[in-house]
Amino acid sequence: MVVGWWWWTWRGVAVAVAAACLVAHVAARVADALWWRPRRLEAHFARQGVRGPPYRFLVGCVREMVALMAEATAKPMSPAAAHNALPRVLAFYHYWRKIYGMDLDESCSIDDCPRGFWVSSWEGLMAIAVAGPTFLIWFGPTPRLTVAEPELVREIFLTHAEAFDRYEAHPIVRQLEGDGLVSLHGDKWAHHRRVLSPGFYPENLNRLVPHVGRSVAALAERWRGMACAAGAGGEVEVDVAEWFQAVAEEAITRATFGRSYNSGRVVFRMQARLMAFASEAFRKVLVPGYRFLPTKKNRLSWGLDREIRRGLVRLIGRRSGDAGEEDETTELKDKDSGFNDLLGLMINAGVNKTMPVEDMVEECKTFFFAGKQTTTNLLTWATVLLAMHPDWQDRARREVLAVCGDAGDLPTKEHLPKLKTLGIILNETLRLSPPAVATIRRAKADVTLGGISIPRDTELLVPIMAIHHDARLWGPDAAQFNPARFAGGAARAARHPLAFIPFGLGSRMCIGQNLALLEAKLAMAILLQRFDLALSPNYVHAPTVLMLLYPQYGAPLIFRPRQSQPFDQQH
Ligand code: HEM
Repeated sequence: MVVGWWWWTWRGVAVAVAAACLVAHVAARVADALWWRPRRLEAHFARQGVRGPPYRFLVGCVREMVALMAEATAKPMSPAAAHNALPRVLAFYHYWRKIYGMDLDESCSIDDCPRGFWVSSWEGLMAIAVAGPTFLIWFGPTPRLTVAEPELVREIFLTHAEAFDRYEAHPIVRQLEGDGLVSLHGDKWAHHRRVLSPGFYPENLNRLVPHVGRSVAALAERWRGMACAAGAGGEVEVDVAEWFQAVAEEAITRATFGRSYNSGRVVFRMQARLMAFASEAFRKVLVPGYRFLPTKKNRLSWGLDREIRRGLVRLIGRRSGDAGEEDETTELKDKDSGFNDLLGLMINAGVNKTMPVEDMVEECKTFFFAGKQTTTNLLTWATVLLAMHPDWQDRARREVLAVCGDAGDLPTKEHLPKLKTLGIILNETLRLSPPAVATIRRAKADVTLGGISIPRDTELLVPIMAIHHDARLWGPDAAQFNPARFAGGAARAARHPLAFIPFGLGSRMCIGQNLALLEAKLAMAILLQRFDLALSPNYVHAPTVLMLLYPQYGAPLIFRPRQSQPFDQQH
């Protein structure tokens, strides 16, 4: 059959119309996602009295956030030794909270609503009273509600935890943190958590004390040597933010690999290099898809990632393949045969076919990621704070010397629970300088929180550091370093028992907190036995955040040896 020209024309028109409809449909969906939905949500929250900086097409309020953070980090803390770091660290939160935070003082009525906000109903007003400093920000087109009221924090993490999910991290972070506990969900997460938890029981971790103790003492001995080389009355300047990484790396390597420590260390060294690349990329690159380009750094990262995987698979194969293969390190095996390393726990689960090798690899990456820098930061800030507060340094040292003896003795597992002053100092450090300054959840379905109706997929930003610095909860000395507030226990240190959450809360609370606190107490005790600490004239107090809280210009401290006898001659 011969088809006439008109047929082709009509066919062409039909195709063009269909294509135009498709384009219009896609454009409408995109416009809805990037403009109309955010505007609807803005109005939805405004009706309930929840305000915030206005949504801007595509970027939300990220531009303003970045500008506020850049301005805050341009100058160091003032005065130089002040601890009210919140305006510097979470500048956007601090700034917008003052403008939009729903704080309702008791005398407020619907007619004199705070800062002139319009609230459409008594329900809205009641929501304000319950919700406290809650306001809305936009991370691109995604709404993020800030929640810093302990009662609401309780709902999110404890009473209605099933309604909220962990937030998916940035792809660069995800690649690094591995698909382990931090990012898993549901049954798989519960299974992994069950398998791994025994590794973090105090009685198990106590077996690491001699190993971690020796590594800290060796570091201290190195500093003492450097100080002595400086001559009589010698002292040494050390950037603790750098050096403590070795301590944290040692502890997490031991905890993860136990008797396979040496092979594990090789793998974790590569992981450390990978993290350095990624942290550089995270600072510089906000271009979508950049991480897929074959740049020199990216190719190096991919190569390292492949090597890490290969190393871990080999190691797991050796450990699980036959009982005869004991790896190169017998240290932990001989002396501490009861030690449950994390890899061993996973291999045992794998024998019962409940944990594939790929999952074990991901978990190892997660431990390194979650355990190294966090603990380094805790150690760094604790040392800085003791250098800033010589009175507390003296008190802590007196206790350490009384309980553990002098530099000739390494603290033991029996000593650690007796170091109460060091315990409250670490708590006050975690309060003022929590390594994880905030955490994020996502509403899995429409929920009501503190009287506010929250649509599905809204994110909730819980600014841990802001809760820790809130004078309503901690009193007028909230910005002071005062470890004594923890003397009656962490739950009674503030006006609300959930005002102190450095390790999170609920079922997804940090699995590694016992390890972090053990490491920190042990390391601080060993250093106090051996050195007087002071701030270096080069120290600039400038806490800031890049994933975690860290000192923007490093943490150079002066270490003055208290003992002349070298460590290796004491043993
Ligand atoms: C001072 C040190 C540490 C701090 C402040 C810290 C903080 C936290 C916080 C706040 C969370 C909860 C995050 C959330 O709910 O969104 C968390 C989870 C986690 N932490 Fe830590 N952490 C520390 C040390 C460690 C160490 C040494 C490990 C070692 C393995 C570790 C492994 C993890 C893991 C695996 C999770 C996820 C737990 C789960 O979802 O089941 N952390 N950490």
